[in-house]
Parts: sequence; C-alpha cells; structure tokens
Amino acid sequence: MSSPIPLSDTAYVKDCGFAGRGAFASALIPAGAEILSILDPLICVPDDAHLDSCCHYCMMEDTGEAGGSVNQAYKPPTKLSYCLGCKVVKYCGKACQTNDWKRKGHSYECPIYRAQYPKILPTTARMTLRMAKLFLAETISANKIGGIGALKTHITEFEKAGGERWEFGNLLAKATAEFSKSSKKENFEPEFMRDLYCKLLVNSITATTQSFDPIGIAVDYHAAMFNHSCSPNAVMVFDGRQLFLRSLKEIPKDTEITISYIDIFMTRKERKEELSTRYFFDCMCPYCSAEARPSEYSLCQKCKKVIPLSSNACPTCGETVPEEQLLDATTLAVSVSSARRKKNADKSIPVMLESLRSLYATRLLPSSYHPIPQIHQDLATAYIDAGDWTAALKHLVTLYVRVYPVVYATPYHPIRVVRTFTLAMVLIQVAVGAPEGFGELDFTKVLYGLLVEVCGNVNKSHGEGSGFAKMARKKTEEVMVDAGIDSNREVEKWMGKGLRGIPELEDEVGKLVQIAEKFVAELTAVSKS
Ligand SMILES: C[S@@+](CC[C@H](N)C(=O)[O-])C[C@H]1O[C@@H](n2cnc3c(N)ncnc32)[C@H](O)[C@@H]1O
Repeated sequence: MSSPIPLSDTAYVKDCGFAGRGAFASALIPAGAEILSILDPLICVPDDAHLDSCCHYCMMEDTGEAGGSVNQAYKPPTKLSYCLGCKVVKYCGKACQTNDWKRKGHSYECPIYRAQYPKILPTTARMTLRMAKLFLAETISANKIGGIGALKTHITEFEKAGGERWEFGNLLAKATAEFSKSSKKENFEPEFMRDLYCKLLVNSITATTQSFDPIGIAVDYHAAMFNHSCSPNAVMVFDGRQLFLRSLKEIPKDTEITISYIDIFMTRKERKEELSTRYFFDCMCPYCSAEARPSEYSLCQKCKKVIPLSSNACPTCGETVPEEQLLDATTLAVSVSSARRKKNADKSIPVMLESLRSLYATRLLPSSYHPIPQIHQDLATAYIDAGDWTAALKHLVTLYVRVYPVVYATPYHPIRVVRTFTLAMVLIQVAVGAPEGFGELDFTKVLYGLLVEVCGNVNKSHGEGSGFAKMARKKTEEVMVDAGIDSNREVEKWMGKGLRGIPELEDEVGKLVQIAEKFVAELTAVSKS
C-alpha cells in the first residue's frame, strides 16, 4: 500500500513497518469518542453456544418468557424462529432473514447445512464457508482496503508451527471443501479454504452482548486494520451486530490507534505466548517491554500495599519480598488460569470457589492479579444465573472496589461502565430481600451513586445514541421515579463524578471497601491450602 487510505472521518490506514498495515488518527481524537462505526460488518454470526438463542443476522438474543437474568433485562422481548430450509439458524423476523439470505450468503449455506442436518457445523466451518462465498462476490467490487483477499493469513508461520492447530486447519479445509459440493453452486478447493481459515484466526473479533459476554464471531476488513497493544488507546463495542470503535484516551493526530486482541487481565508471559502463537508477533508495547502493568503487582504481606513485580522490597513499608513464595504464588496463578482455559474446564461454583481460595491463600496476590478477576466475574455470573443475588453481590462489590479501578483505569472504559450497571441491577435484587452480611450499607444511596456513575460516563463509553446508553438512562429514570427523586437534577449534580467522587456518598464507599475486605479475608481464611 503506497498512500494512506481514509477509514473514517478521524482515522486512516497506512503501512507501518513490521506490523504490516495499521490505523492512525487523522486528527486529534478526544477521549471517549467514536472513531469508527461499522453498521454492517462483513460477517457477524452467533457462535456454537448461541446459534439457538441468537438471531443469525442482527444477533438479538431470544429472551422468550424467561426473566430474572440481569442481562436479559437489557433487551426487549424477542422470539426467534428457525430457517425452515436448514432448521439450523434462527431469525427474529422477516427483514433479518431476507438480509441474511440475499446479502450475507445464507442462500449458499442453507443447502449445505440441510445436507449435514442433524449434525451442525462448528462456528469455524460455518464462518469459513461464508467467507468463501463472500470472497467470490468481492472480486466484482473489492473495496479500497483490499477486501478479504488482502487480509493477513500468516499461512507460512502456521505451517511452520505445525501441531494440532495446523492439522485441524487442514481437516477443516478438506471438510468444508467437501461440504461446499452440496451447495450445487460454487465448490471450493481445500487450499483455498485453508487460506480463509487462517485469515479467520488472525482477523476475527469476538462479538459480544452489551454486557460483554461472548456471543459470536465477526470479521470485517475495516475492523481488521487495527493492530494490538496491551495498553490500547481504543476499544471495540458491539451493539447487536453493529460494531463501534471508541477511544479510551485522547489520541493525538498521526498516532497509531490500537486495541487489545486478548484478555487484558493476562500476565505478560501469558500475553506474549498467546500473541505469538495465534497472531505471530512479539508484542513490544510499553507493558511488554518495560514496567509490568499494575494488575500484575504483588501484595506486601506486612502492610497489604501493592509491590511492583520488579521490586525486591515494598515501596511503602520496606518489607522484603519473599521471592520463593512469590514464585510459587505466580506459578499457581498461571496453572489455575491455564486449567480454566482448557476445553471442558470444570467451571462449577465449588471448583471456581476452591481456585479462588487457593489464590488468595498465597496472601501475595491482590484481587486484580490474573486470573482472580475472571473467577470473581464468572462466580458472579453463575450466582446470578442461580438466582443467588447476595452471593453475586459480594463478588461484584469486590470487583468494583478492588479490580476495576486498577484494570480499567479509565472511568468511561465500556466494560467498567457495563459492569457497574450490572452491580446496580444486582443491588436492586438484593435490596428487596432482607440482605445479610452487608452491615449498615445504605442500598438506596449506593444504587443512586452507581446509576449516576453509569449515566455520567455512558456518552463517552458507548455513545449517546447507543442501545446501552438508552437502556441505562431509562433504568435510572425508573429507579429515581420510584424513589421520588428528580433524576435529571441528581444526574446533573453528580454528573461525571462516579460513586467515589460524590461527597454525600463517601461513607457508603467506605462501607463497600469494608465489605470487599471482609469477603476476601473470609475467602483467604477458609482455604484448605
Ligand atoms: C488483525 S491484523 C491487523 C492488521 C495487519 N497489521 C495488516 O497488515 O493487515 C493482525 C496482524 O497484525 C500484526 N500485528 C498486530 N499488532 C501487532 C503488533 N503490536 N506488533 C506487530 N505486529 C502486529 C500481526 O501480524 C497480526 O497477526
């Protein structure tokens, strides 16, 4: 590529050396601004687990008659119906079905899926077939970025790395080439399918719900132009099948715009491993080449303050770091994390609790140390699903107090805002019972504070007109009306402050900190280790 290509009003694509192409700011981008909106991504489909519960075009979830889940409270009721041709994919209405059939290639896939039924092809096979079909259409009107044909494959590196993934790629390529015969339209060669499978691995994005739960996979050549950083200045946010890129800080003109390809909680070693095995590069971002990120600090056994991993002594009280114990603790964290990432890992509540306790029992790992945050998060979700709001609340309060400010330092980070909203919703559920274990906490005050924090940040995190912003504002208004409060006045008064910045709520913040402290102390004390 010789000259820069505009990507949006504020971003352009150009060659950037060893990383290939990258996206850059064409003007100063303010913090919390929309950089790019992709209203019609090339591909966005539900993954295996959500094929039955999500519209195959707009990604709307089937809420059915069920109630009780905080995530379902985000959505209007939707009923999905099967495509009568294949009985594999579902739609929320005629418009979505027609769009998927005519524009996204379901007319091609439908006979293939029908021929395989009742076997259902896995997500990677469905995506590869769809990509192949769309690739053919693209040769007529390839876009300026270069379309699917110009996406990185890393096929030489894949082949050189060999192993199970390469074998799987070959197998999948052969199978999809064979399946393509039942379309009676275009048949594809295995090499072509293998190439597309490799493009998929390198360029796909996990599609999520508004609450950032994985729901599907998306590929789009505009979205694929963003390179990775473990300290990104932008983040992708889904609203149904629409995809938005938003800034996490001010981005000066001609600065590269980066996103994180991986779970940002991971330790440096794990990040490096994942980036080199899946994306074939050695990350040189500030967190990988210099100082460790704050979530990787350890805990001082004496004063309980954090210590950078590079340091031998606590910067607050001078206590020496017990090196061998610290090594044992960080090794345990890596092994718990890799066990959790295995296919079919046991993520039942007792197993997750035991893992959490073993990590806290080291007394050296703070709540923000990977994988403690995810275990808290998964336990909160499991308790919400089980209707145990009180147990869920304790995990969410711990995350709110001890993890989000460290891991999502930007108050308008979309994940932090969504999780704060979830905490508020769970708080409502707990408040209606007779909550025990929360001391003198004034649930009503905390609830207002949390909702005001969400409303104060949502324009920057998600954008004023986003589905999440509308829903959060509506919910806040309902809660305030119930309590006889003028929501506009309160929100305005506290706007942008967040729970921690509202002087009237200082005492309640202190109580939340104590609840989290007591809870972590309990988890640490009852460990079998
Ligand atoms: C989704 S693509 C990003 C766009 C890509 N640079 C291109 O030229 O098409 C992902 C690939 O970009 C490269 N890449 C992304 N982030 C990088 C980084 N921080 N350092 C080096 N290469 C990077 C890697 O080759 C990776 O597999």
